Amino acid sequence: MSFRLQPPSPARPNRCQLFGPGSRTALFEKMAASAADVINLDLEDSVAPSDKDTARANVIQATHDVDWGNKYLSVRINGLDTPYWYRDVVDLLEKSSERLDQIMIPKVGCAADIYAVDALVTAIEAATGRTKKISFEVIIESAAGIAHAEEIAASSPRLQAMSLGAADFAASMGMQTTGIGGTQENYYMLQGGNQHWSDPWHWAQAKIVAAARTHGVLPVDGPFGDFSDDDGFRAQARRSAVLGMVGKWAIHPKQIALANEVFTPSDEQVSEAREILAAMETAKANGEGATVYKGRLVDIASIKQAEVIVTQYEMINS
Ligand SMILES: CC(=O)SCCNC(=O)CCNC(=O)[C@H](O)C(C)(C)COP(=O)(O)OP(=O)(O)OC[C@H]1O[C@@H](n2cnc3c(N)ncnc32)[C@H](O)[C@@H]1OP(=O)(O)O
Ligand SMILES: O=CC(=O)O
Ligand SMILES: [Mg+2]
Repeated sequence: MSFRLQPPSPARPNRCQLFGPGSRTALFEKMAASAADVINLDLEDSVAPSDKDTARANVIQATHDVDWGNKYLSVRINGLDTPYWYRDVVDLLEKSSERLDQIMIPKVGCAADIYAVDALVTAIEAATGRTKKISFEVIIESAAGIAHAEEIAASSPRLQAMSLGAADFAASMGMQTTGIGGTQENYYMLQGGNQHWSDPWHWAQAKIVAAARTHGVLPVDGPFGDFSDDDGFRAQARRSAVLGMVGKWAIHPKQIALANEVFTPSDEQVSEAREILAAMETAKANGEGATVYKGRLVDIASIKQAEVIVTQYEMINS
């Protein structure tokens, strides 16, 4: 272990982030009543340029009027390459209720992007006397973003989560696809004449998980565009969970239950993790660092692996 210990990530459930356009106010109550852990009201790419001002006003009003229960409430602002973002930040911080928890910064390319938003947010918080410090989440969805993922993860103590945005990421990387996440027909290996599909998102996800975990930030998988394909969503989400991501976006209410199912450790996983912890307690009492559980090695590292699952389960059920 390095001399520097890995910081813990925020201890709040983040299994599903439900998105809805800030211009569709009819969705807000439905979003609030959903089973998503995080709500993302969008001012960015699901809102037409002609609707930006109205959507911003709608979202601010909804922080006052809608009962968001215990959901973590986040608003996605526009990118720093647009004329909208500063007004998003100023109005959200000056006019939203204290119910606003977080802002999501899209298309982040370097740590200085976060520095700029942090400077503005910090000044407005001080000037207005807001009592709750707003947290940040970012989307890694460009070549620059993935290249600088680690410095972005380290950029601000406000940063709580980092998502992969497959759509913009694919565009920025020049990937030959219009799919948003999931299996890509042309990304396969041939062996003995048989096609074996590989995962083109894997390397970017792994890079995001490493950057985020190094700095105590939650790594999250972004959108899966084909909301008619439940099995495809589940498969993508399972791969993300195995890699260390804590949740996934839902761009349609159908996807909420799927994300919650995958990112909640199953009873079998929790029982097995608890059995491993018990086996290691016995081993410790016998002065052993390693023992055998169901015919396989478990040792002190297995305690940490089992604790990931048990801690996640207990946090979700607390
Ligand atoms: C690449 C990215 O940046 S992804 C993030 C940005 N994108 C978004 O925010 C898009 C979010 N999703 C949506 O806007 C919509 O779900 C769409 C456009 C995909 C589909 O909308 P619709 O055609 O209305 O969907 P559909 O008819 O299947 O909706 C079924 C029900 O779910 C509701 N619903 C649809 N989307 C949402 C949502 N995001 N949140 C809550 N409820 C929703 C509908 O109002 C409808 O409710 P009803 O049964 O009471 O009438
Ligand atoms: O913003 C999300 C994306 O996939 O792009
Ligand atoms: Mg995007």
